[in-house]
Amino acid sequence: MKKPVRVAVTGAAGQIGYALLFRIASGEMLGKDQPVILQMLELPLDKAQAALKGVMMELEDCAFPLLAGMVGTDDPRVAFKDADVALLVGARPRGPGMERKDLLLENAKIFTEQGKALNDVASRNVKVLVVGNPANTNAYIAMKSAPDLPAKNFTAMLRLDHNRALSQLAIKAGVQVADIDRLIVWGNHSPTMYPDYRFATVANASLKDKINDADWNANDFIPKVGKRGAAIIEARGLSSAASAANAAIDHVRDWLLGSNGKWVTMGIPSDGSYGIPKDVLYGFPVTTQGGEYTMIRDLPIDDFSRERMDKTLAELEEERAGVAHLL
Ligand SMILES: NC(=O)c1ccc[n+]([C@@H]2O[C@H](COP(=O)([O-])OP(=O)(O)OC[C@H]3O[C@@H](n4cnc5c(N)ncnc54)[C@H](O)[C@@H]3O)[C@@H](O)[C@H]2O)c1
Ligand SMILES: O=C(O)C[C@H](O)C(=O)O
Repeated sequence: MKKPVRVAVTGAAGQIGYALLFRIASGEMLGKDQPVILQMLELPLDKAQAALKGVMMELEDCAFPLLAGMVGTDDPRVAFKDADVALLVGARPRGPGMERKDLLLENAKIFTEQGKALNDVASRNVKVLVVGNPANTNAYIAMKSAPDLPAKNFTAMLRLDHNRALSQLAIKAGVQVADIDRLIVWGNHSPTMYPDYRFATVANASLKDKINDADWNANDFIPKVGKRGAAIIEARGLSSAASAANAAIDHVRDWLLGSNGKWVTMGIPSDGSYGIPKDVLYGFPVTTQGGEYTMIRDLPIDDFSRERMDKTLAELEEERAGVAHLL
């Protein structure tokens, strides 16, 4: 029997938490032979803690053979203690009349505190995925608040955008999702993101040549992927949850178990590649192996792409400037 992996999940009683925890406990994230201990964090409010208790009762009722233990708490230092993986899902949602700037500042407080707690008590090699919005900037704040941990271990979720783009491309080209490789989503998890299939292949041929529709790319595909989150909210009255949980599982599974040479998109701190300033948490193409990711470098960037990559960068720089005084 393998040693259990400690997985911390914040916002555990929320929508995404409910779609995520049962799949982690069943082995879909870390493997069907890997026991896990779930360390779940919720707000110190009666309602949130009661809901968390209910989720834990249901986890118990599943009798998952791989679930080696559970902790439910309102204290980040308890939730992150010795954590090997931390999924930071809980965040302050935008309230009525709240400006984007206010949302950033409210979340900055949460992610500063959680970054510090990770710094103090988590495994020295903890792998952190930030899902809570604004995900890239929240991940940046947590990274900056955890100076003793490797900065490269702080990542933001662009995988939902990557998966959304894959499905739209498969529909357009009449191919299977599984046959598409070398897709990228550059930048911020926001409508400014740039899904880029210039290098994508399907059965080793160019997907761009197969689609051959620049107008569809610029006026249909890019805006559709960028605004998909809003379209789900409009349709469901709630933001995406099952697909977000699925993307979080894909992100962590590939990071820890490897992408088998496939390109995947992760929000990672830039090393200065592609003209993205160092440390900016930006969606980049990577391959993963043995618990490490490697950025795909030196891809040619044309004018159309440069303009979009710079636009999403400008938004991230603005977000970063808005919280700079707190870091
Ligand atoms: N990156 C992505 O692709 C992506 C996709 C979908 C949703 N999201 C974001 O994920 C977040 C969670 O979404 P949801 O639908 O599960 O929301 P939700 O409101 O249903 O659940 C969030 C939970 O987090 C808890 N929470 C809030 N602050 C917390 C804190 N400081 N510590 C611990 N728990 C805390 C809340 O009590 C709540 O139970 C939101 O910010 C949402 O915008 C991101
Ligand atoms: O919660 C949102 O604003 C949307 C979410 O980030 C999504 O992409 O579905």
